[in-house]
Parts: sequence; structure tokens; C-alpha cells
Amino acid sequence: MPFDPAVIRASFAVVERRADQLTRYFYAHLFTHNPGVQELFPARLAEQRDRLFAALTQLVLRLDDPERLAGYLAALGRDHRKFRAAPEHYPAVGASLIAALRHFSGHSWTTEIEKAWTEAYTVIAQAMIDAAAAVPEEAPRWWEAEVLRRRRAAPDVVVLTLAPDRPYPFTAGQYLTLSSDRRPQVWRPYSIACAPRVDGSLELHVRRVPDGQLSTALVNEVMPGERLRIGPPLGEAVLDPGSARPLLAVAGGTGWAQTKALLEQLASDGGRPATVFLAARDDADQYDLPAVHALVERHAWLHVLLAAPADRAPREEGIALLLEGLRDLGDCAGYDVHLSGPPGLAPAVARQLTVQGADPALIRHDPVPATLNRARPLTSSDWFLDRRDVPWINRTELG
Ligand SMILES: NC(=O)C1=CN([C@@H]2O[C@H](COP(=O)(O)OP(=O)(O)OC[C@H]3O[C@@H](n4cnc5c(N)ncnc54)[C@H](O)[C@@H]3O)[C@@H](O)[C@H]2O)C=CC1
Repeated sequence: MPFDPAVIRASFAVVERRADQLTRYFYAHLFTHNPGVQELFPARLAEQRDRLFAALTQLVLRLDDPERLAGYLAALGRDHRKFRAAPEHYPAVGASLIAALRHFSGHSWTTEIEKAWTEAYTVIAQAMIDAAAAVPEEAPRWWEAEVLRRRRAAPDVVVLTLAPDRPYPFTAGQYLTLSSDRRPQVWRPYSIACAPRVDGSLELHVRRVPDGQLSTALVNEVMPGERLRIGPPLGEAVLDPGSARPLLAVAGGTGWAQTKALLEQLASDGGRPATVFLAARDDADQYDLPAVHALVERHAWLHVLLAAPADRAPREEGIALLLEGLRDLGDCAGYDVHLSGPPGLAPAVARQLTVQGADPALIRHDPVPATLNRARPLTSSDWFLDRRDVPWINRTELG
């Protein structure tokens, strides 16, 4: 690699806490210097800003692992075909990114850092451009998909069945990005909730989130017969194809979608011992129980444990209940572990299962959003103002 990953990482740590301002500055810079580009972006940029920084964080995390970096960049480059990103757009984005990094690094910005970022961005952009160019021109930039069925599974959750207009090759455990003309230019990721099917249809589980532009449209407005747009499949949290180890999956809320796909795939591969912890906010929030029961009845190798606190219990209670249930499992050595659910779940559960003997190299989950990495305090007063767990108190022992 022409640049030093350590220089990039150290410089990224300086701006990480200012992610919001940095990305705001980035887009302002990009739109000011490139009139017309703004049309490619959604009207409400707030969530888009978060996504840019999340992608940047994923890149920085992979800098030391050229193979994983290459895979990530190739998928990102192919995915950007759906935005009609062209090679000539990349220098403009690079210039605005470096301007933003420089602005928020203050005095710590040096010519050495600028050189490292410029070189890193050149490598990143070229890898994305090459990956996009390697896709045959006639290959779809996105797929049109008709909503075949829409089932309201809980007051704020719908299960959608989609029929893509062309074959949609994917591996169980992957996710896709989805867009609707009801919210132009807004693309959101959803795990595919099934293994590949003979009829080519796809299942998605969508929960309406507060202020969620697309999820609100999908849960409240979208009807069977309507057409949506889906981007190419993404994600690496798939089954290890060569593994004969037992599987341990932990799913929170609609994270069940990914687990369900993995279980269907295990079943079609002949099955192997699998234990699933399925956590919800309360009993009524276990939105897909008929499918869970059907899987358990059909497959003797499958064991599912449901974790749901009493109605309207505080969120912390749901988390505690899940972690307690996992603790009862005891030794977790030798499992393939799959985690899916809200952003905090994977780090918390991975930490606990590792203590219980799980091998960190066998734990898989989708990337955790960058917002979780922003907890690093800027100053000592920040540190005192932040609410945090006190690590030296074991709450369960106190109770
Ligand atoms: N592939 C994936 O990882 C997928 C992730 N998701 C994400 O899953 C989330 C689903 O949200 P909701 O359904 O609202 O779930 P939720 O926020 O209601 O959580 C469901 C349950 O998960 C457990 N949980 C939550 N936070 C935890 C933590 N920090 N540590 C340990 N356990 C925790 C609790 O038992 C909770 O009751 C969304 O953020 C969505 O983006 C959804 C689909 C697939």
C-alpha cells in the first residue's frame, strides 16, 4: 500500500468525534464546488451524512487487512452503480473529503497526513471504479421488484414479499438496499429474510423507525402491486461454507430477518445443531412466531429460545434478560456465532460470548454503525458528562 495505515488511523481518530460537522461540511463543500451534483442526493441529507461516515469508518477499520479492504471496496463500487456514480465523480468527492478532514483536524493536519489521505483516497476510488467497470454493462444497476405480499406482523412491522424483475443472485445472510419512488434517492439497507427460493421471491422485515423516511413509507403506504427498487446484495455475514461446527445465533427485533435466512440455508444444506436466541421488547413484539414455530417443528437440530421481558418493560430489562439467557448457555467454545439486531447488540453480545469461550474469529455480524464509535470523549469534561456503565460493578451480583 502506498500510504501508511497508522497515519490515516491516527488522523481519523482526531476527527471521529466531529463526524456530524465533518460530513455536513463535506456535503456543503461538494455541492458548492460541483453544482448539479446535489440532484443525486436525497432531499433530507441527515441520514445520508451518517452513512457516509459509517462507510469511512468501515474503510479505516479494514486498512490493515488488504484482502477484506479489497472485498469491501469492490462491493461498494458495484453498489454505487445504482447511483450512476461515474469515474469523473470520484475526484470531486475526494477533494471535498480532504477539505473536510483538513478543516476539522485543525493544527494536527500536516503535509504528511494530507499525502497519506490523498494516496489512500486514490487507492479507494480506483478500486471502486475498477470493480464497477468489471461488471458487464448490461448487468443491472438495480432491480425493479414488485411487492407481491405485505403482511402487518406487528403494529410497526411489515413482512414484505418481493418479486425481482430479473434473477437476483445472493447468499443467505446478505442484505440489500431498497428505494421507493415515494421517497426519491433514499436507499436503506434491509436483511434478506429468506434463503434463495426457487420462485426467486425475496422476503424483507421492515420496522417503522422514528423519523425513518423509507421505513414509514414501507410500513404505512406501500401496497401490493407497487414497484420498489433494490440494489445488489451486500454483506459478508453468511454461513461459513466449510464449517461443521454447531451454530449459535442471537437476534434482536427485526434482526431475526437475517437469522431466519441463515436457518433456511442450514436446512437446505442438510442441517446441523443450531441454537437461536430471539430477543424482543415484549411478547407482542415477537412478530414472526408462526415462522419460528414452523422451523422448530420441521427441524430436530434447531433449538430456539425466546427472550422477551414483561409488557412495557424498560429497554435495559430486555437487554439484561438476553445477556442472562446467554450466560446460562455456559461454554461457547466451538460455535459459529451469528449476531444481528440493533447497533448495540453485536458489540455487547460478542463481548459476553467471548468471555464465555467463543472464538472471536468465528463471530460474524454486519458492520456496526459508526455512531457507536463516537463515544470517545473529546475532553475530560465530556468524559464526566457522558452517562456510562461503571465497569467495576457487576450489576447482576448487586441484584
Ligand atoms: N443484519 C442485521 O444485523 C440486522 C439488523 N437490523 C437492525 O436491528 C434493529 C432492530 O430493531 P428493533 O426491532 O427495534 O429491536 P429493539 O431495539 O427493539 O431490540 C430488540 C431486542 O434486542 C435486544 N437488544 C437490544 N439492544 C441490545 C444491546 N445493546 N445489547 C444486547 N441486546 C440488545 C433486547 O432484548 C431487545 O428487546 C434495527 O436497528 C435494524 O436496523 C435489522 C435487520 C437485520
